[in-house]
Amino acid sequence: MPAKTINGKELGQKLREAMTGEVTQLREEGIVPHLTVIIVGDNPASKSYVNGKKKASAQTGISSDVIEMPASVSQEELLKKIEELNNEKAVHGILVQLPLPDHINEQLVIESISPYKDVDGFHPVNIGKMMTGDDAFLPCTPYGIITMLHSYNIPIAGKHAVVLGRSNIVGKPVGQLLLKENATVTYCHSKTENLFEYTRSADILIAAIGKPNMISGEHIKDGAVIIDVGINRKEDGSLTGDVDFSSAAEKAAYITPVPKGVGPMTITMLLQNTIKAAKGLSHLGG
Ligand SMILES: Nc1nc2c(c(=O)[nH]1)N[C@@H](CN(C=O)c1ccc(C(=O)N[C@@H](CCC(=O)O)C(=O)O)cc1)CN2
Repeated sequence: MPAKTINGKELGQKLREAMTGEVTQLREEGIVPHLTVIIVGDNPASKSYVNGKKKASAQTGISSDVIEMPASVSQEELLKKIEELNNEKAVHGILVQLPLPDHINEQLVIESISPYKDVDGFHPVNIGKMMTGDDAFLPCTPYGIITMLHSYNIPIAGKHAVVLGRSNIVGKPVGQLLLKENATVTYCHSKTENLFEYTRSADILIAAIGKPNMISGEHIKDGAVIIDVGINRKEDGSLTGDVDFSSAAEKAAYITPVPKGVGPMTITMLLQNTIKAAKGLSHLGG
C-alpha cells in the first residue's frame, strides 16, 4: 500500500489557527508577543524564509519586525544590535537568520542572544536544557518533526530512529528529541561506512544531509516512516528533498513531501516558541 503523506503545510496551518486563540488571550492580558528577525545580506532563500516568518506571525496575531543589515556589517555592530534587543522589554523573541556571511562568527552571535529570547532554540543554554529534558526552547525544525510524528499518532518508543546528518540545527537535536521519546537512535554522517545498512534498518528515517534524492525505495525498510528535511533547489527553480519521493512512497508507511512537509512546520514552531517567550518573559517581569 502506498505511504500516507504527512502534510506539514496543512498541519502547520491547523496549529497556527489554534495559536491565534493563545495570542488573543495574551493580548487581552496586555502582552503583545513580539518577534524581531535580523537578516544580514541579501540571500534570496533567506529573504523568502524571513518573509514567511513575518507573514505567519501576522496571521497568528504576533507582532514582528525585520532588521535588515548589509552583508558588509561588522560582527561588532551585529552584536551591539542584539544586545539592544536583549534589553528591549517589548521584544520577546530574537532570531538571526542563518547562514551569516563568512566574516561573522555564527556561534558567537547565537550565544549573544539572551537564552530567554532565543526562539530558535540554538543557544547552548537551551540546547543543554533540551539534553537534560528540562523546559527549553526547542530548535524549530526538530520540534516540528516531533510534532508531526505525534499529530499523526506515529509510535516512537522502542523504534529504531536513524538520523542522517549531524548539524547543530537539525541532525543532533532531532536525535536527542527522539531519544527523549524512547527511540533507539543511530546517527549517520558523511563518514559512516555501509550507510544503507543503517537506512534499511530504520523504522523512522530522518534525512537531513542536503543531497538531492540520495535515499530511494531500495534504501528503506517496508513500512518505515520517512521524514525528509532536505531542501535542494533544482536548476529549474523547483525544490527536491534528500529522498526520492515516488520510489520511497511505494515502500514507506508515512512520508513527508518536499515542499509542504517539514519546512512549513519550522515556521509554525517558531511561532509557538515566540508565544512561549512572551509568556515566560512576562512572568519574569519583562
Ligand atoms: N535562524 C534560523 N535560520 C535558519 C533556519 C532556522 O530554523 N533558524 N532554518 C533554515 C531555513 N528556514 C527557516 O529559517 C526555513 C526553510 C524552509 C521553509 C519552508 O517552509 N520551505 C517550504 C518551501 C519554500 C520554498 O519554496 O523555498 C517547504 O518546504 O514547503 C521554512 C523555513 C535555515 N536557516
